[in-house]
Amino acid sequence: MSDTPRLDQRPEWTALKDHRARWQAHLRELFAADPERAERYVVRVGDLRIDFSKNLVTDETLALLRELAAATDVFGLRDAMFRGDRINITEDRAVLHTALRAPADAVVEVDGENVVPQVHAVLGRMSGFAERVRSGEWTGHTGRRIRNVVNIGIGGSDLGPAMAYEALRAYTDRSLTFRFVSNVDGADLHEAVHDLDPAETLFIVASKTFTTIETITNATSARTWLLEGLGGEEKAVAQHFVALSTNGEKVADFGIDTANMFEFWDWVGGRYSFDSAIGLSLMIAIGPERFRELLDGFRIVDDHFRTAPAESNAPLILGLLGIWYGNFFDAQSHAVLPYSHYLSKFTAYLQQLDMESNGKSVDREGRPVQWQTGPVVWGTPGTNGQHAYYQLIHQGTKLIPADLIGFARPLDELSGELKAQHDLLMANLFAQGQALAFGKTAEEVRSEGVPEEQVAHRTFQGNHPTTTILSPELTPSVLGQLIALYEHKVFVQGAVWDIDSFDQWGVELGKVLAKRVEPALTEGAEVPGLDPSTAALVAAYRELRK
Ligand SMILES: O=P(O)(O)OC[C@H]1O[C@H](O)[C@H](O)[C@@H](O)[C@@H]1O
Repeated sequence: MSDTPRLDQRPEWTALKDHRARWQAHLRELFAADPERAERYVVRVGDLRIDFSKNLVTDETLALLRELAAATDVFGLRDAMFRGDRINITEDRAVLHTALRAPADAVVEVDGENVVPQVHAVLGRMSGFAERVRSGEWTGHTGRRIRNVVNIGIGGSDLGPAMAYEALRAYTDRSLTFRFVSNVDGADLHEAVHDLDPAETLFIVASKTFTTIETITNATSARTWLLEGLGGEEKAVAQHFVALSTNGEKVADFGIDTANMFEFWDWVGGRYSFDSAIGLSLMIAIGPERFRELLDGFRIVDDHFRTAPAESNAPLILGLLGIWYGNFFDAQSHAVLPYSHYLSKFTAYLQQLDMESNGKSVDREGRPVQWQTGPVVWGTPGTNGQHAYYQLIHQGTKLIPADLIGFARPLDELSGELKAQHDLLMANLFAQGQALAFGKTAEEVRSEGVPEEQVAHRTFQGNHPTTTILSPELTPSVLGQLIALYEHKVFVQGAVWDIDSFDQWGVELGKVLAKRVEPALTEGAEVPGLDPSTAALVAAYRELRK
């Protein structure tokens, strides 16, 4: 057992608890006392302007939070990550997604070997392949050019490319169709391919382990669909299937030539893998040059996180704000609300990044934690949310800190009236931040002549914290910056909470049990060891499907 003090027994933690116990100020008062905070509580990184002035913090709060970060050696663990130390303890692995976007001349060693040349070699192969598909040089088995790209993967092998494809749609080659299949529900693959011509379809099978049952099942069904459509010639597979994986052996077992495999490495976690070979579908969509811009965006934030002092270190500040709410205000969730249609899948992507990383309840030593860890992350594009669940954020009983993400310019694609709608979109973002922070007092409601019996219902308490992330335009680089910002925020929180943010044992049990239950459904066999509730459900299922 190590002698690392328990987080909640550290004096820095106690100091924050005391600070919280004394906390009374409303955001209205904080701004009245210090209007300058609107300018002072802003950090800039790359193209991101991050305004955290509407948070329930003062200079004292921020100083106490930074002291907690120093005591828990967040920057020490950060340096260990960038250096390639095996900070994923339970899997005994380095955590080096930052090497995926390192410049070609950087040196990052794993077991004494510089991994950067391998990274750039794979990027080079991906670029060559992407160009061949985009130009029509890579053809299908019948000689027709590829018009459709279907990525089959799940979790980290799906969410990143699917999210980024949506986000960067304006930069994509519109003559190609892209689909993303993840669900083992046959409906997903069916809907993705039913209107496609197999002769023009390329499947990208994306799986770090190449053992994930959903992906292997869908890939097998996709192969059947392809072969049926192309007259059953096995050798057609080579032109229509490529693999993205760390596991060459399994790729070969599946029947994909490893010459058509794009590799990554066990030091890239699934949820951190989308800027590895896992991004191939996106690279085909936007082209290698744009993909490199995306990587540059990641790198801008990596460099900032590595070098900026604590006072202006954006991921550190965002991580600490989350700790302040989760551990000292009992906030259970965190909303991420993009005011951009293109970011419609952004929060779903962050759910895996954040909740799979920090949904842990034992510390690095395996001791049960005595403090809250990762929040429930949720949200959809803001304007739509306003007409659905914002009511609860404004007037419900829960504290829900939120990030509002917006862009100064709409993309060039939009013209005329559609372009002009952008101001209305952004007016909504600004108005929500304002209403959430400052609310509307009973006096203000009364002064509008509202009948007394309605005053309470129409009063907005305000004091709901938001952080506004504003940038000029949603470019590939800006998307990379945003993702890296959240990656490192999640890192900061895991470091303070003293948990392993890089394993995911919590997803294993369900997988094992599903394998055990399946025979009972398909063969009607008795499955020993089913609990009474599950056994009754299985019996009802069998009865209903007759
Ligand atoms: O890429 P794969 O090996 O197929 O894994 C896909 C996903 O499934 C697993 O269950 C993990 O929970 C995820 O972290 C991973 O991204």
